[in-house]
Amino acid sequence: MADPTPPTFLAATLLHHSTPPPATRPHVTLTFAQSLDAKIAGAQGRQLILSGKQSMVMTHWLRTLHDAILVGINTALNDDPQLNEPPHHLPRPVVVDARLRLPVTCKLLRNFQGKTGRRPWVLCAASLNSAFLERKSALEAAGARVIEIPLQSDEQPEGRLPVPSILHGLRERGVNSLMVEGGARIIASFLAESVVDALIVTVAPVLVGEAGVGYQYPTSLSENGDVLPKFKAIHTETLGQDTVMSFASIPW
Ligand SMILES: NC(=O)C1=CN([C@@H]2O[C@H](COP(=O)(O)OP(=O)(O)OC[C@H]3O[C@@H](n4cnc5c(N)ncnc54)[C@H](O)[C@@H]3O)[C@@H](O)[C@H]2O)C=CC1
Ligand SMILES: Nc1nc(O)c(N)c(N[C@@H]2O[C@H](COP(=O)(O)O)[C@@H](O)[C@H]2O)n1
Repeated sequence: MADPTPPTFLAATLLHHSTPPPATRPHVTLTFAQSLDAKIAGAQGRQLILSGKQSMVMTHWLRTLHDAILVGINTALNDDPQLNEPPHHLPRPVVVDARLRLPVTCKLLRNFQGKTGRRPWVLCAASLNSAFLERKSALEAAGARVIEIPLQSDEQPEGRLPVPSILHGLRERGVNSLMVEGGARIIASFLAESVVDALIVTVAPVLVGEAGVGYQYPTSLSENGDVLPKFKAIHTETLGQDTVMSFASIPW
């Protein structure tokens, strides 16, 4: 990153710079890049580089400003991300991976082995299945810390971990600020639980089309059918060709 300091608007958006986190969860920043038609990936989930150089630098600054960065297992499998920005502060990579599908050859583990990334935490559901226990041993041998997240009820959809338990598990392990990068299902889950304190969206001036991947959000209307406001706008910045918008949650 060429600039010696982060873009100034980030400080106004990031709560964790000025207040302690709640007792049961970290401060949560949700951030992602989307097209004009609200797609975050291409057909069949193909990774798209939507952010231009300058907004990508902003995202990399954001990474350095959080204790940990979380992605869903599909993003880890599809994109094989690195989630770091050496030589700056290295955030803790966290993968939400209920059934332990993360490959031991992924870049997150290779970076940890090569000392260019911190030890990845892999959040899963408890299981006594022998194939699961073998995958757990292999991930731990490769350097991952595997953390079992308690399920809240038998109703939990298969493969999904409850967001409040994920956040509680991270907070009790010392994560005070969490950056959530995606993908689509993780974005939807975190928004649905109303646990997003800061939302930073990069909009790239492209149209992906209906085959692209967008995130779904459950309908939430007031009794008279109005859309309920969840965020207030904090700042809009043009970075290269992209528009970066930041929002703070409105307390209920
Ligand atoms: N444009 C951008 O900024 C970004 C785009 N992406 C894109 O997103 C796509 C992946 O998105 P998705 O397929 O939706 O996968 P995802 O990365 O959101 O992972 C979803 C999977 O995580 C597991 N999971 C466990 N607990 C969960 C919970 N509480 N909520 C949701 N998932 C939970 C489930 O197995 C679920 O299928 C990729 O194509 C990737 O390129 C990913 C990150 C950022
Ligand atoms: N900010 C942003 N803009 C895009 O255009 C993107 N495709 C993403 N994707 C996220 O970045 C991860 C890849 O990161 P590394 O450079 O490998 O560290 C990818 O997995 C998504 O989480 N983000």
